[in-house]
Amino acid sequence: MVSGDAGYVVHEGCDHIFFVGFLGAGKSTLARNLGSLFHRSHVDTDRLVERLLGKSVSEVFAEDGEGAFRDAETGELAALARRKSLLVSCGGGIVERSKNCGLMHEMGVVVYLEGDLADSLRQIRCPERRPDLGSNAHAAAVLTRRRPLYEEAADITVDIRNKTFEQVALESGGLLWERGLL
Ligand SMILES: Nc1ncnc2c1ncn2[C@@H]1O[C@H](COP(=O)(O)OP(=O)(O)OP(=O)(O)O)[C@@H](O)[C@H]1O
Ligand SMILES: O=C(O)C1=C[C@@H](O)[C@@H](O)[C@H](O)C1
Ligand SMILES: [Mg+2]
Repeated sequence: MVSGDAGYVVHEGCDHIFFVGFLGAGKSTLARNLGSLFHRSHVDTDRLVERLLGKSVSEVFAEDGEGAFRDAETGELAALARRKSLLVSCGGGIVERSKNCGLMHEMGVVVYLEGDLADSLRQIRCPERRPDLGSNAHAAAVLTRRRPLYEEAADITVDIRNKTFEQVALESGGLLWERGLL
């Protein structure tokens, strides 16, 4: 990214914005909402993988295993290099592979929705339909292990604790706008 003569920001190459964070943090809702507000296209890596493999994420995990899901996820992420100016909501485990973090930084900026397990549980309306969340103890352990990975990946961090989707959208939109990214 460089500054243009008139002081505005000129994006060179890929200028995607990636939203990362734990399950239920609100990544998909935020990327969709900002997309409508700022007329930017939105894609979701979980939906891209489902379209590629022709089945739901939970079916992929059950029938093909997590490795197959992660391979498809990395492939779909890398393919975004051919597109421009996307708002990308990522699967909660995108930071599990350091290659994915490298790809995101090559293609744009990473926004981390930072919260606690309580924020995910508050937002996920039907936890029984989210087998990937597992028991609260399991989810808490995964979040503890992943937190440093999210922090390392983050260019911008938004604290989502006890905030509504609207508050998070306003705050993130403001942070991205003032940096010339939206
Ligand atoms: N406008 C809304 N009002 C209330 N609840 C909502 C709204 N939008 C989404 N939710 C609920 O909040 C949960 C988390 O939102 P969202 O799907 O955006 O998070 P995510 O970080 O993308 O989660 P995932 O890990 O499932 O990809 C969803 O399970 C959904 O049921
Ligand atoms: O946190 C995770 O590991 C996952 C989160 C979902 O978005 C999906 O990408 C999948 O269920 C794995
Ligand atoms: Mg999502």
